[in-house]
Amino acid sequence: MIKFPKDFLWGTATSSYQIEGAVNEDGRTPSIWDTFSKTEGKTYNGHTGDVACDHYHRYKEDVEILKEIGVKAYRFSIAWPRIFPEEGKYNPKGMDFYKRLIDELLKKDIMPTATIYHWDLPQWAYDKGGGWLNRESIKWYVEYATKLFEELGDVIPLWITHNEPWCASILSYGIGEHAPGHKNYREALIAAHHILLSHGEAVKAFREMNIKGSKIGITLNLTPAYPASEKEEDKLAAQYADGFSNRWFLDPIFKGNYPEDMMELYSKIIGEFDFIKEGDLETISVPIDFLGVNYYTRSIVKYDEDSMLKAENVPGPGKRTEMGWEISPESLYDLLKRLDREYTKLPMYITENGAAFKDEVTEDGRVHDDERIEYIKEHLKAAAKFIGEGGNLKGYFVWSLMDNFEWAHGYSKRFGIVYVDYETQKRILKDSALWYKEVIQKNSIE
Ligand SMILES: CO[C@H](O)c1c[n+]2c([nH]1)[C@H](O)[C@@H](O)[C@H](O)[C@H]2CO
Repeated sequence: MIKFPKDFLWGTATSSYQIEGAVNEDGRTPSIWDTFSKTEGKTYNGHTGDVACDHYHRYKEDVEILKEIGVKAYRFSIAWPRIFPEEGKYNPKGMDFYKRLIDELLKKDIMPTATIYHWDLPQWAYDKGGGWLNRESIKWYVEYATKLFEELGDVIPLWITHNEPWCASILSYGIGEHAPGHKNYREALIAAHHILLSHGEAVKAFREMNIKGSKIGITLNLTPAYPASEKEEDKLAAQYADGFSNRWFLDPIFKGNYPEDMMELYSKIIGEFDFIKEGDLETISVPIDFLGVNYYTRSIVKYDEDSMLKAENVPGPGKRTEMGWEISPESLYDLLKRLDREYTKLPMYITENGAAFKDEVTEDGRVHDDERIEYIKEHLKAAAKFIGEGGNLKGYFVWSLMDNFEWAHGYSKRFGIVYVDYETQKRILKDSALWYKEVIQKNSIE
């Protein structure tokens, strides 16, 4: 049996656009994901977050489920377009939803953990110079974050400024798979810079407000990159893949500079880094209280002269999830050890880890998702090994509490430990939820 520390924070995670629905309710205006999902061909079968899991109306039932599972904390995100439906125009009715949600959580003794930005940028912000491409976005974001701190500050013990700046910039402005769907790498790096700057400015605002008992950090998606062979060129490919996925965000936050090798590589593609101003890196690297780590899989790369990153992914030997991601729990251990060795001794939380599998409701009305139990168990073993070696890992949030809108994949991919029948909005605790409940009760895994 593997025991976890006494105060280990067991949780689950969701995000606003993926579960709430009620996209036109109580003053909310469209986000870039409302626009993107309604654009022909952008999401699986044209799926949108219009209804999603109808969490906006069913939040009490969902908090009951959280209580039944026995989580200690629940990570959710706040929809910026509910709080500021127009530039500078605060919407108290939008804030009231989160106050109701938090009240329910606190009544059930569940710690609310809030992500300030999980990709649902207000459309009005995008309409003003491309959203994160516009340096003004920093000012808009700090106004939004400050209002959250004012209204919810001390009832949220863990504040996460951003979920995965890599996805909100590279995937969204560079690769084009996520909203707003641009395919311009210079724009991607500009967006990344402004998102990181907005993080730093929000942390400074948080510090000035001196919010007792609350901590602030950021969540990064980190994908360890391994060379396909011992060949020097494959090792170089892995170095660039690591810079692309990980160091471009870890270095400015923890070292106060962008990685030299990537600056050199990128300068050939995007030209001048004229969007980096005097003092920006000092702001981005202001001290934080914890690091959120989203881990799902690793990458294995070989050298490819023709690709921008000189790296081409090669499939790993492990089993895959429904997303096609290799299952590699040992890479989570490697990642945590590397973060501890090279970046930070601060408390870390695994703010997302989970998997999509082909879930179906069987005759007995249950969902026997043994593969998901296995996935979570193996990653918890990796986490426990790190903790056992003195690693400062303080908690683990399963992605996700419930099946939800999986971005460009719509509702075709199920990550939840709770099954959602989208026709009826019925929730069914999968076997993984019942297993996780026991893990939390015993604070250990077999
Ligand atoms: C490589 O996966 C990324 O780190 C990642 C995976 N995921 C995420 N980021 C997002 O934070 C969630 O909104 C997704 O629903 C979830 C599942 O796809």
